Amino acid sequence: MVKKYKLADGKEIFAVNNINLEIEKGDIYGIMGLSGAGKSTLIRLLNRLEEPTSGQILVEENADSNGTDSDFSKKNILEFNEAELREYRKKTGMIFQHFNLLNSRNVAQNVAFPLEISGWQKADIDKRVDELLEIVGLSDRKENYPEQLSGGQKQRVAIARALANNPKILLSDEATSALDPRTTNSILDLLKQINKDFGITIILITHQMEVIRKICNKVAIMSNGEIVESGTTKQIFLSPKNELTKEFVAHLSHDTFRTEEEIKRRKENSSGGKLRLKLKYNEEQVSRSYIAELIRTFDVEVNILGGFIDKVSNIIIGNLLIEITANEKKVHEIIDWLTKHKIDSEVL
Ligand SMILES: Nc1ncnc2c1ncn2[C@@H]1O[C@H](COP(=O)(O)OP(=O)(O)OP(=O)(O)O)[C@@H](O)[C@H]1O
Repeated sequence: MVKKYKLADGKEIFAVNNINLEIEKGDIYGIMGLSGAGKSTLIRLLNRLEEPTSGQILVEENADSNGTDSDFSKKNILEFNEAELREYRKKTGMIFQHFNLLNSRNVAQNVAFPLEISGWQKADIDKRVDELLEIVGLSDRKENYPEQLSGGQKQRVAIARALANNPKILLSDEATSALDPRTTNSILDLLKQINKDFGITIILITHQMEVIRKICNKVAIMSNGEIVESGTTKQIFLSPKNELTKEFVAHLSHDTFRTEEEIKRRKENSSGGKLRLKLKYNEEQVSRSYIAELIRTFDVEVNILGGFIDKVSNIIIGNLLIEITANEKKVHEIIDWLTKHKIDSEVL
């Protein structure tokens, strides 16, 4: 898919350039990139708030009304007629960084808004609004107006509103960027819960790797309108390939990992027969005692300097900082051995 804009001086800008993305039902798919990478444009193309310059957007529809997965048909949303587009948009909720609530309406009225547009009866609306406010934990704030709510509460109202028509897809455009870290976490927990309880596919854009780490099962990294790397969150965190991705991932682990003392030791030990290694291993490898095996195999002294367990989405990633006393030949053999056992190692 391509989206280009024409600027006032006649130049063209490719906000989205040759993007090919597949998102599966039930995914929490993160799209990450720096400012101007094209994330907002991409997400706005997905519900046709923007029209692509070229390409297609296929949605898989379950043709079987019983809800069994027996028969799928793919439809290009760019070919939808008005009624189909209206229905598709109804089933595609969206939340935004600045919440976009109607200030003249109270919480219940904000949540009721899409149901009114869909022509629901008043009694049904009241019942559904109560259900939705219960889901987002705001049953006691029905009568409040947006200005009386915190940022996190406003986002909860926006989420309730986005869920009103039982969407299949929820698009999230930097929904936590205006929130403090603790509120961000509570909103991310809520999104994860919604994904789990209602099977809603969530596509979220963010410039925060922490958001990806916490809830996404898959991620695409965007730069200059293109996807430079994509995969499961686990793959991306364990072995990022692209330089930009490495930078994003490094930010996270270095914050947790590198203490001042560690940096000092690293400098002191840059020469001599001691090798510092940062190891990363996943849950399949946790159960095997690789360190003991390494000591037995190479007859070397290993000091464990530190470590932490990181939870990426629902996946456990172990990080271990070790120091090995060995000669150069053995060092190479050890690194080869680690690679053979699929343990990521970085010499510090
Ligand atoms: N309506 C428009 N007209 C012209 N250029 C646009 C338009 N919308 C976006 N762009 C340009 O397209 C590029 C991608 O913008 P976009 O807003 O999608 O990036 P982003 O990754 O969401 O950035 P941010 O995180 O800052 O919101 C930018 O260079 C932007 O200036």
